[in-house]
Amino acid sequence: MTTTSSRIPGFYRLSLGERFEQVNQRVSLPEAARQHFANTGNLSVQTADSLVENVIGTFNLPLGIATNMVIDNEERLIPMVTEESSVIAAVCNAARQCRSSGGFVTSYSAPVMIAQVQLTQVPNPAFARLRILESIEQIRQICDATDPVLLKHGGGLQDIEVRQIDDMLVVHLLVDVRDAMGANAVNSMAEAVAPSLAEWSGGKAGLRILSNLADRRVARARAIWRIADIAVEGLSGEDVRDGMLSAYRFAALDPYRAATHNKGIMNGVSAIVLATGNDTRAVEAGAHAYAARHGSYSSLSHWECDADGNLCGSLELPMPVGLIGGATRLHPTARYSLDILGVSSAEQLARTIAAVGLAQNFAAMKALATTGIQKGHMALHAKNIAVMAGAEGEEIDAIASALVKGGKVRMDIAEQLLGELRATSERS
Ligand SMILES: CC(C)(COP(=O)([O-])OP(=O)([O-])OC[C@H]1O[C@@H](n2cnc3c(N)ncnc32)[C@H](O)[C@@H]1OP(=O)([O-])[O-])[C@@H](O)C(=O)NCCC(=O)NCCSC(=O)C[C@@](C)(O)CC(=O)[O-]
Ligand SMILES: NC(=O)C1=CN([C@@H]2O[C@H](COP(=O)(O)OP(=O)(O)OC[C@H]3O[C@@H](n4cnc5c(N)ncnc54)[C@H](OP(=O)(O)O)[C@@H]3O)[C@@H](O)[C@H]2O)C=CC1
Repeated sequence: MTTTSSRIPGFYRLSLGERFEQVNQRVSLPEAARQHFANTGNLSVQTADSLVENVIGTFNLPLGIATNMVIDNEERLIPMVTEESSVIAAVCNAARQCRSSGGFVTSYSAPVMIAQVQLTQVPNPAFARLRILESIEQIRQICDATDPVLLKHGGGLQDIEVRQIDDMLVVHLLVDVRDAMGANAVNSMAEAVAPSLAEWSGGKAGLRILSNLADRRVARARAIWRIADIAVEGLSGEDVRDGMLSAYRFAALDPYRAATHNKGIMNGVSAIVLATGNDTRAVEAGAHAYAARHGSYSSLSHWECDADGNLCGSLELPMPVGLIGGATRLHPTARYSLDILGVSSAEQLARTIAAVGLAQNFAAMKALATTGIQKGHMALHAKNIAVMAGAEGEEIDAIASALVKGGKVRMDIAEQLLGELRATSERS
């Protein structure tokens, strides 16, 4: 199920309740969702206690909705969990500017994860490699027997690879994990098959664990931003495009810049991965390893100019996310996030996340290549500073606006403004 329109102008100016109503009108959430989102303690300590160890409480983070996204001709509202101001606004902003060209087009490889089995002390590794490759049917039987449920859903072992690394052999099990993230599924397979691999190779089984460089499970997104849609005050669309292409070149050539550029992409990616209860560390490890796959660390995204002079962005990255397993089914907010997204497969989720990453990258690069990041980011960060300075209730907006108006978003100034505001209200 997708939403009628993700374009909700001025969504951010609405109250929390009004925003919920706007989302609910579009995606029709279950009745319990209203109460759930109004209550900040929405993960019960009992559920928390079943998720991790030694629980004494829970930790809440803001969940916001990015508007304006069109992905593969479908309007989608995007739930994002982040503690960082301007991240959600940035996605709304980027998505709005590519609606006229149709939004984002996405694709996906397949839900194939890699499990590694390390074999050490193999006397004749080249010979043993072939012996293992010949045994694929036996390997398949062992792996598939460990997870009949996965097999029933159309998943299971797809193929194997055997790599010789120095004096070790490393066997890769390529497993279709369907709608799961798949770590537990493939780890169980690796552990089950390791004794046979050790026997056939004449070596010893070492580690048996998935690889987070999930390069058989990549999600891709591309979009065109038309020149006419990206101009800003004082700069033509061509100027903005050229500034962004120069920013991209910098990220493509310099790992110091690429790390920050990719962090911007992950601002969007991790926020939706977290909102859906998926494993942020697995996705982040995979993304950064993928960014370094050609030998030196570089930009995950690519930016070019098409024949009409428009700005074309594309992004490809590993996306091991699921709708089943981990916290995805256990965390109540994760379930509602999936309702809001309207995705029904891990593939759709992965493709959506790639589109959000590309949107995030566009917004950050555009800000950097034009006004600088601080103007937009600090304007939105002003509320945090106001709260840190001690502002409460209506004081928060008043202090935040005064900070933005004054052009200096600093704690000392916020404290001073708060003192003045309180003194004025005491006098009146
Ligand atoms: C912050 C903006 C969006 C302002 O951008 P703006 O052009 O001043 O905003 P605007 O008032 O013209 O509004 C444009 C649209 O932005 C959205 N928008 C505008 N304000 C809000 C808001 N309060 N809440 C929600 N959405 C908002 C909204 O969609 C709005 O359209 P509308 O729907 O109203 O027709 C822009 O400057 C921007 O996109 N900046 C990028 C911010 C960013 O990337 N933040 C991430 C943190 S910095 C970082 O960690 C990464 C970095 C930067 O280092 C990565 C890198 O180096 O590559
Ligand atoms: N390095 C890493 O990234 C590591 C990550 N992890 C963690 O592993 C967890 C994810 O593992 P994962 O294997 O996804 O979780 P689960 O084992 O919880 O769930 C996957 C299982 O769900 C069952 N299932 C039911 N329906 C489907 C379907 N349609 N598609 C696929 N499977 C289905 C399958 O069989 P069955 O019911 O028989 O189990 C499958 O094995 C996350 O919490 C992650 O943080 C763990 C170790 C390392």
